[in-house]
Amino acid sequence: MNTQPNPVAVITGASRRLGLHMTQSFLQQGWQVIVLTRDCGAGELANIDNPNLTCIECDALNDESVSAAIGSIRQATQHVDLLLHNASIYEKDQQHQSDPVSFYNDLYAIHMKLPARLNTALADLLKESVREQGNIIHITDIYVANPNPEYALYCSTKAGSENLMLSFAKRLAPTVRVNAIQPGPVKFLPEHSSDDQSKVLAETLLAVEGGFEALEKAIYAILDNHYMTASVVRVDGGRAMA
Ligand SMILES: NC(=O)C1=CN([C@@H]2O[C@H](COP(=O)(O)OP(=O)(O)OC[C@H]3O[C@@H](n4cnc5c(N)ncnc54)[C@H](OP(=O)(O)O)[C@@H]3O)[C@@H](O)[C@H]2O)C=CC1
Ligand SMILES: Nc1nc2c(c(=O)[nH]1)N=C([C@H](O)[C@@H](O)CO)CN2
Repeated sequence: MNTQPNPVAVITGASRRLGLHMTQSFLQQGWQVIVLTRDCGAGELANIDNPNLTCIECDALNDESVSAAIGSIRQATQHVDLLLHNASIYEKDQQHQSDPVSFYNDLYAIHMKLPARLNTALADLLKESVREQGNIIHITDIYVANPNPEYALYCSTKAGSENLMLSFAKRLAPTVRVNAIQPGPVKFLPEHSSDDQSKVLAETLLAVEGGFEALEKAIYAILDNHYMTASVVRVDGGRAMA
């Protein structure tokens, strides 16, 4: 009889798209999943009827809310096996011309402050992983290496997240591995016009969206490779080479 406790994944931002996809994937694999989300009653997340899912409401932009969420995570589990930094805001600088400072503060809060706080606060639980090692994965962007100037503030904070990944990989080795995945055009948002989409795919060697399955495969590949840490994995259909 298997007496090993289920591994535990903590996912930030899970009400939709990749976060929701990975929540469903880990549940199907028998993991316990703890999600940090702005609204546990939002969208498909609310319809998931699974005792292995724990939903914690957290406003990533509010320090007290994050502190409370950390306390809730620590009450919910004695170990963390994967911490997945997925939550993100993706908007053009020009959408915030009236108040670029508060927009930058929000991007810093969600892409850098939240990962740094969770990596620090959950390090002891990650070292108690029931798997060979604990894992942290920062989802960044190919724009880290070659920024899109229309998204300068977004790109710079994603670069910050990737730099944090390197520091925590050094700090938490060898019991916790820390890596980054740089997606390319994986899944457009509804607000992406068909012209925008065509332009992006014309700049992509494989000329198609990757789909969240492409990122899912990369996440499991990192989890299954004991020798990967401080690594950056591009999943972009070759767009970075365009
Ligand atoms: N989709 C793509 O093609 C690409 C994606 N990426 C990266 O991959 C990851 C997943 O992408 P995707 O699923 O498209 O991400 P989304 O843009 O759909 O956002 C992911 C989550 O971030 C949280 N979030 C969004 N806005 C805010 C906000 N203002 N305040 C607090 N939380 C917020 C939400 O979680 P909740 O509602 O649960 O609070 C949301 O579900 C992201 O880190 C993204 O930057 C990088 C390059 C390309
Ligand atoms: N949080 C998000 N970040 C990014 C998204 C997204 O939908 N949410 N999408 C992209 C684009 O697809 C880009 O890769 C192609 O223009 C980038 N980041």
